[in-house]
Formats: sequence, structure tokens, C-alpha cells
Amino acid sequence: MTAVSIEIRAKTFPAAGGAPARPLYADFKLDVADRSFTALLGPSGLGKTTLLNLIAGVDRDFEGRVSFSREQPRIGYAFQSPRLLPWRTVLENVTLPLPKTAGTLTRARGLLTEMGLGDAADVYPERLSLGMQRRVALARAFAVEPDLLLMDEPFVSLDEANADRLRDLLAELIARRPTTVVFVTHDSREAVRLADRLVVLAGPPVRIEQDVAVTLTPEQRAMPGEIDRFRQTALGLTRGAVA
Ligand SMILES: Nc1ncnc2c1ncn2[C@@H]1O[C@H](COP(=O)(O)OP(=O)(O)OP(=O)(O)O)[C@@H](O)[C@H]1O
Repeated sequence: MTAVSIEIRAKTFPAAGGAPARPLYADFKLDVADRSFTALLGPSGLGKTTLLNLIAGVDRDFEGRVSFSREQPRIGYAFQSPRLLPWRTVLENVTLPLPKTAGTLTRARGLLTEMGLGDAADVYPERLSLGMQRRVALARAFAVEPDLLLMDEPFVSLDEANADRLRDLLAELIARRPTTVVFVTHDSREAVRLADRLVVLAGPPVRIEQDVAVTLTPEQRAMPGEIDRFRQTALGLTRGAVA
């Protein structure tokens, strides 16, 4: 079953500095299966964040449509930077998008504890490392119990050990609360490790260059050698390649 169907007939940003406006998207289509994990890969500045914004409804200035199988789906969005409100505690940041019903606070505290943030619930974000702030942003995205989770390079600029811990945490959370994920990354190893579908974008205008099912078992995903082998055969990337 398709969870979200994206059809962008045209998306263009206004021209800057006298250059003519170039269409970012023209006749682009992408269907995302329910409870699938799709990783979007592609060069910097191509339009991946724009695509997430169109799906989320943050940007409605385009020709086309985004249709969801579920009416009024709950959407969690983890942005490229954690975007926490500095004058709110961790718990307040996480509960901000939630309806203020009985049990909201208890559930949010439970989620924070589950995510290793129990002791940080009542502190302000500036006291936390970037890794912890990213963890809070992940908690905020999960707290809405999303039908669709949009993630825009959520682990970028972390050291590998921290990024790895968060990747494991994300995989655990999704195993426990299955949801549809669209995940933007520059890192094809991260994509192979987490996703069940890789969509490699090229352009402009943006087009799908490769659309690959990731067939690795959870055990193979934990093995860097298997991930590299898959990148090599499925994406044509060599062992030393950066992307
Ligand atoms: N609000 C805006 N106004 C004008 N141009 C914009 C706006 N937002 C994005 N752009 C331009 O649209 C293009 C695509 O931007 P976008 O952020 O979607 O790319 P991206 O693939 O996510 O890049 P990155 O991987 O570097 O984050 C870029 O050239 C960017 O400068």
C-alpha cells in the first residue's frame, strides 16, 4: 500500500542575482510504500530539503499534489539542525507539538527515558552536546507518533561513534513503532544500513537516477563489509568512495 504519493509538475524558486529562475522540479513522481524506509540520496543543493518541505506541507508553493493514504496523517519532521527552542526545557521542546491531554507529559517522559534522555528532561538545550540535541530532535519527531517521519540528514556533523549510536536508536524505535520514513542523507553507507529503498536523485530538474531495494538482513546491516559490498554492486560505488 502506498502511504504517500508525490507528484510535482513544477517547482521553481524565484531567481537570485539576475540569473534566470531554473525549474528545480518538473514532472517528478515518487510513491512511498506504507511502513517503508526510503533514503533519498543526491548532490548538495539539488532539492532534497525542498522535497521534504513539499511533503510536509511547509512549502505549498508548487504545481502538483501530495496525497496521503491516511486522512490527516501525523507527520514528524527532524530537520537538518536540531532547531530546539533555547528557552524551553527538553521536555517542553518535545511536548510542544503535542495536544495537551492527560497523559501527554507522562508519555513524553517515558519516551525520553527510553531514548536515554531521562536525566536531561528538565534541562535547557544549550546544556546539551550536539549529539544529545539531535537525540532530543529525534524524540520530538517520534513523540507525535508519526504516520510519516521525514528526516533531513538528522545525524550530520556528529562524530561517527555518536552518529552510529543514533542510527541504532532510530532502527530500534522504528522496529518498536513501525512507521513510514523518508530520510535524506549524503551518506550511502548510512542509507544502506537503515533503509529498505534507496532513491538516488540527479538533476536539475530533479529526476530519479537509481531506485534500488536494499535486500540486506539486519545482521548484514551491522557489518561494514556487507554494506560496502552492497554499495559496490547496487550503486556502483567503490570501497573508498566518500558518498
Ligand atoms: N527559499 C528559497 N528561495 C530561493 N532558493 C531556494 C530556497 N530554498 C532553497 N533554494 C534553492 O533551491 C535549491 C535546492 O535547495 P535544497 O535545500 O532543497 O537542496 P538540498 O538537496 O537539500 O541541498 P543540501 O543537500 O545541501 O541540503 C538550492 O539551489 C537552493 O539554493
